[in-house]
Amino acid sequence: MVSIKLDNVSLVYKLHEKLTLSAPDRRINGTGGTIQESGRKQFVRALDDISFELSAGDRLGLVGPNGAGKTTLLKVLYGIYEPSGGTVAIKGKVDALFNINLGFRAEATGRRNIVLRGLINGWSEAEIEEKMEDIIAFSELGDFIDLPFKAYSQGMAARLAFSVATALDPEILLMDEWIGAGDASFQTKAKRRMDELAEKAGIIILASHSESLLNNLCTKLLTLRNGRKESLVPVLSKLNLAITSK
Ligand SMILES: Nc1ncnc2c1ncn2[C@@H]1O[C@H](COP(=O)(O)OP(=O)(O)OP(=O)(O)O)[C@@H](O)[C@H]1O
Repeated sequence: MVSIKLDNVSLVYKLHEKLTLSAPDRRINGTGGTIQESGRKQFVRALDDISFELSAGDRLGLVGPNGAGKTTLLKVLYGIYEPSGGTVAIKGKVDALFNINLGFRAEATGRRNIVLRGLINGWSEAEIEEKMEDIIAFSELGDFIDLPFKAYSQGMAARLAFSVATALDPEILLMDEWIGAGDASFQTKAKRRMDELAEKAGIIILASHSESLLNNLCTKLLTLRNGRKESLVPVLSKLNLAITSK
């Protein structure tokens, strides 16, 4: 059974050059994490005391202003960064879609990129072969699948990336902002596929600036601000719909 449990997680980035900053009492508390100094060292505290638990079927939306810590949290969950404090316990295989273009070869066709992505994900050639037509059909790229990836628009690239990433039922899927690049009809399809993935007892975590997108796609919303957890609430839109339709 998949699960994620974070207890009091913090993440501190060390700044390697010594920078001249305003005196602490003259600093303006703006967007982003907290800038800290200790002796000659300077840090940005990007996550501060974050705790939450997710279980099979949860779809968590991450919201918050620029620099709130959304991407950093996804990177901690993916294991790119070790937390500076606290613990992360994850059961299940984690896949991530952080950047549409990451891992795609610009010169290779969409079809070839599906093969390359599949191999990177550890799929066998037979699994890739078996899934190929489904992935192409879901992306709705038509003849563009045989054009080089560099000829795709951002939304077309997002369609291909999403279709590949969700083709083999990932247990835990982390996604950054990019899903908003897909058009409305693709977002509807993406939602349906995410529903199916979550029903197969997966966990999905998705960061976005669009609260309406997250309300539509997710079951819970975690709001971060200056690296801290401001709130974690269930998404009520479906509940409201059910109440108002009676
Ligand atoms: N490599 C780094 N070195 C130092 N500070 C960093 C580094 N990467 C991110 N930060 C800081 O960590 C904080 C959180 O950044 P993060 O990218 O996680 O925010 P975000 O919520 O994803 O923002 P956005 O909505 O703008 O994408 C910010 O204050 C940022 O300046």
